[in-house]
Amino acid sequence: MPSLADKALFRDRAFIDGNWVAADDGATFAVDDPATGNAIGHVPMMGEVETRRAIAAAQAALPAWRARTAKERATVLRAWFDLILASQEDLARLLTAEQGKPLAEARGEVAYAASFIEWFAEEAKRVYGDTIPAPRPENRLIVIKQPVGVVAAITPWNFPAAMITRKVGPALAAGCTVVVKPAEATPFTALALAELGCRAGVPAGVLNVVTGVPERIGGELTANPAVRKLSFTGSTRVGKALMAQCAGTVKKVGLELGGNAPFIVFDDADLDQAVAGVLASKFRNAGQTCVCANRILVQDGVYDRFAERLAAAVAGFRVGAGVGDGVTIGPLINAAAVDKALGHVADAVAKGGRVLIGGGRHALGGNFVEPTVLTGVTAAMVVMREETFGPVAPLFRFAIEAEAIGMANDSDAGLAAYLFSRDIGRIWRVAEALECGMVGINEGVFSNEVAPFGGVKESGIGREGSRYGIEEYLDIKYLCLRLPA
Ligand SMILES: NC(=O)C1=CN([C@@H]2O[C@H](COP(=O)(O)OP(=O)(O)OC[C@H]3O[C@@H](n4cnc5c(N)ncnc54)[C@H](O)[C@@H]3O)[C@@H](O)[C@H]2O)C=CC1
Ligand SMILES: O=C(O)[C@H](O)CS(=O)(=O)O
Repeated sequence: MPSLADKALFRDRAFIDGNWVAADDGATFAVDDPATGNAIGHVPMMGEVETRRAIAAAQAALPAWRARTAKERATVLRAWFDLILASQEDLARLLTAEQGKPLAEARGEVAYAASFIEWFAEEAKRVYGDTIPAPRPENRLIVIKQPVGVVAAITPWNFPAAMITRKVGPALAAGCTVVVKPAEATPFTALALAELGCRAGVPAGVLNVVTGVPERIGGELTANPAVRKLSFTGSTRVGKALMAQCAGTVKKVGLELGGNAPFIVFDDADLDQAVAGVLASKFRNAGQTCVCANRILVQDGVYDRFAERLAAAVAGFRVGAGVGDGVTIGPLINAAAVDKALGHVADAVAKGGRVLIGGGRHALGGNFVEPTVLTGVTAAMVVMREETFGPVAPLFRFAIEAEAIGMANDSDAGLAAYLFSRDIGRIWRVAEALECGMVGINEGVFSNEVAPFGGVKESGIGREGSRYGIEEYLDIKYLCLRLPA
């Protein structure tokens, strides 16, 4: 267990109906520190029965929670926000222990996670309806918005705090109740957030966290008719399966899925700005984010200079355990992630690509991979089609703008894209032509709580954060009133 100032934040039980509980049969599974491979603790291995109990608790808590005024729900969320920030250091240490990211990044993620609770505490009070001019004089037409009800949230391991609050914040603000299944690799952050929510006054049953076998928990969450919405963040493969599983009970779905972001550097770009953009976009969380630059497209005129400057900057990274002083690149989440990243490098080299820097396992061994820059990369290579989810920057060369747009859009994914140029006409042409949900323009990191986060094509459905995020947890109801004679 990581050393915490507030030891009560280390919860190794699931959280159902306001109680910390074990699996019915007492089974548990280990959670490992990706930097050392050592277990940091164990959590319950739950399945359908415990999940059904959590859904029933959420259903029982729904009437009272949705009956609270928006201001009352906002007050609880605001208290939760304050407690999260007050526990930022403990939450960051817990997050780094189970996910591996550098402590500085973990602190940033905790603040980012808290910002969604703060934002939706405010948005709760701005769920407006409509009045509509009636076509008949005896009628009055009104639109009201109501919480969808019990929500299931299934979240990934790469942002164990922010992906929870980006769902639970709007859900609770709207008057919904939630059952969360965090990634099996990173449950402790979710459980600590539930502890703080409880302290903030979130009533029993409003927020539940179930840990265990994904397929069994997910099977119950997607089939149980009491669950009216599924919000999922994770791989496209799993997202498609869960979407299909929800069809049987026609649940609302919100899907934040895989990416394959193009990062386009034009001849007229500010190269220092573009290099900084790649460092921020590609190497954040050791490349394990869905909005990472995955394909770096560089125009002929600046390709060699850009490659040289990027390699020099990448050489400045410090690889190590997230708790290490000055560490900027932590371990990948597990051995499979290492094999995938190195497999992409090997495939590129086998097909004529060249390693400019890095390219192999780091001397630290284990889950540590050298930050890597590849040149001479072509469309025949796997890095073009698959999300690497590791610290590998493949540089593709292009000649003209139309070619870059064609390459960028040649993907089933459509989450994020980046373009670096100082030509305003080009910026507008390319930004409007890119098939994605979010575009960074001369900017490598654009995520925040106020802007709509989400993708198109096979990168997902719906938006999170922003003024749009709460709408995902509301149903629209139309009232047609005939005035008494
Ligand atoms: N669009 C976005 O905002 C984000 C997308 N991702 C994507 O997620 C992937 C990496 O995250 P992972 O956690 O490895 O993805 P994953 O899809 O394997 O797991 C995500 C969550 O789904 C659960 N899960 C897996 N199989 C399940 C099943 N059959 N039934 C129910 N739950 C199941 C896991 O336990 C975890 O909680 C990458 O493809 C990345 O692009 C990750 C973060 C954000
Ligand atoms: O899980 C992710 O990759 C996050 O959505 C990326 S971000 O929101 O931190 O940009």
